[in-house]
Amino acid sequence: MEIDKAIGECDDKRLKTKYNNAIFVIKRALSLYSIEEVAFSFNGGKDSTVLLHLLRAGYFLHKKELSSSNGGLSGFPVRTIYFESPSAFTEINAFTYDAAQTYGIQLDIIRQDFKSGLEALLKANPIRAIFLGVRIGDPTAVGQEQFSPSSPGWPPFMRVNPILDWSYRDVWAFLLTCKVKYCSLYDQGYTSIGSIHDTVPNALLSVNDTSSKEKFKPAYLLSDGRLERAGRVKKNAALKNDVGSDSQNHEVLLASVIAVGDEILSGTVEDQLGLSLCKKLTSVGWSVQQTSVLRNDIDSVSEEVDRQRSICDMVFIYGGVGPLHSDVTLAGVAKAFGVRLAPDEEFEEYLRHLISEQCTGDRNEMAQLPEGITELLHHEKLSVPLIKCRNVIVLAATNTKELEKEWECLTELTKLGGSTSLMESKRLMTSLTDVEVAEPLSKLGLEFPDIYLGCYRKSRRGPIIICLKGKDNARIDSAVQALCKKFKEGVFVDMK
Ligand SMILES: Cc1cc2nc3c(=O)[nH]c(=O)nc-3n(C[C@H](O)[C@H](O)[C@H](O)COP(=O)(O)O)c2cc1C
Ligand SMILES: Nc1ncnc2c1ncn2[C@@H]1O[C@H](COP(=O)(O)OP(=O)(O)OP(=O)(O)O)[C@@H](O)[C@H]1O
Ligand SMILES: [Mg+2]
Repeated sequence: MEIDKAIGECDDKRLKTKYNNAIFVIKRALSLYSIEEVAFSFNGGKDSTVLLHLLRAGYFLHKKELSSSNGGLSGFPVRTIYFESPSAFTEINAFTYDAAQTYGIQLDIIRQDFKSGLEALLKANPIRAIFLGVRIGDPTAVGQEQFSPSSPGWPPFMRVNPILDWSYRDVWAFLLTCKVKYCSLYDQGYTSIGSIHDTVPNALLSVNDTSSKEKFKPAYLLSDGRLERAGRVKKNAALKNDVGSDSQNHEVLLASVIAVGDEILSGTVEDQLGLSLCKKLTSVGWSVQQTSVLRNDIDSVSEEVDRQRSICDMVFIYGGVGPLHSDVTLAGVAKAFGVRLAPDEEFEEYLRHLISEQCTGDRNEMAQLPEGITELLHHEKLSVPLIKCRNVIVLAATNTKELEKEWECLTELTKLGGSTSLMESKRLMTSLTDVEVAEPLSKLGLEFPDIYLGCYRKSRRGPIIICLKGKDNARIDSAVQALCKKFKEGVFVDMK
């Protein structure tokens, strides 16, 4: 088999290791599932081209082990699916069809979106596992492993990612060593290919040329693989801006507070940070719209962050920050913004000072931050900067004392406390029953629509506390007077 032979004969040790690991994953998958139960998701991109050849080799080696036959490969028996889109590059389409013909692939062309297409595919076929050319640097790889069940909300199948741990360099080493054909766009400066609407050649491969037409070097010459997606136009261009800019068109700033922790949900630990944050935010004039407690699960975090970041001016998230397996918060934030987690040298430097002697390996896992959207907020009182990803603030605090310090720095570093006018408030206590106060209070609400009226009790039969909040103290006083007038004198005690 020519691929196996080419790798066997090359002297790139790293490539051999990557190849062997990928072949191992493919062979395991082919042992776990029958050939009718697997599919290959092929789109003519470089990563899926690598996977095509690995699958050809893996299938050959798998068969060889089973039957000890040594025959060649005629045809490719793995069902291959291609989601064809009108916004794909013609070169990508042409290459996909060409490759199918060259390697005897029966292509299933799907002209629906991924989810609906997969639903229909799984309904009509007994497919249980799908091979994908996803690599760890891709935004969609966040939280995935070599075998990862499809996400909640997707039809059920196993995603098999044999080249998950391959780098950009590994991909090119493989394609060039095996001398296989790849899509012509990669020779014209394209380094990662999406649709015609969001992909341009990578400017880092631009060649200064005197002629008017810009020229580009081939993709394999990109020296820093981390910049593979520099030719992708940002999808989230319409993201809300940060606090202090023009994103707010409501008068009161809206906040959402998210805690991440299985232990809070099981009642093992008490969430005191949420309470403290709500108090602090309210004290500087913010309106907290929602607090939520989430499981230590990347998809739960990404879905909630995605929802809240588009509704609120600022999202505060804590818990699940660190190097443990359960520390998924930053991965969830990255996924919510559709970016990958990437090593951040500046952050790594801070961590090195802090925990250098405890670091193992050459990279610090904790130094991985959502790429391109992270701002580090330094403050001399903090040993590690605060992490701000657009309008999401990731707090590292684990108790109220640590939160106190982070909050102090945060308010100094951002416009959290200064960009909004403070709300005035007054609290009244009464031992009137709730039935007695209910109607007059509703009427008061109609008379004073600019005043927020809140009520709570300390016990079912105990006194009721009425909160009045607004921008103007005089208006609050008028509302208090109007309320008092509706009852006998002295039934309300001013709690300040
Ligand atoms: C075969 C296949 C399976 C997929 N399974 C999932 C999945 O389980 N969960 C998910 O969030 N996205 C899934 N996706 C979508 C991808 O994560 C990603 O959104 C898609 O490749 C589009 O990437 P792009 O937006 O960069 O074009 C799947 C895509 C394909 C082709
Ligand atoms: N339209 C599609 N049809 C079938 N599979 C797809 C499609 N789009 C993505 N995939 C699957 O998702 C994988 C990851 O896509 P991604 O765009 O990151 O890689 P690629 O297209 O192979 O290479 P490149 O990063 O250069 O674009 C692909 O390798 C393929 O398995
Ligand atoms: Mg692609």
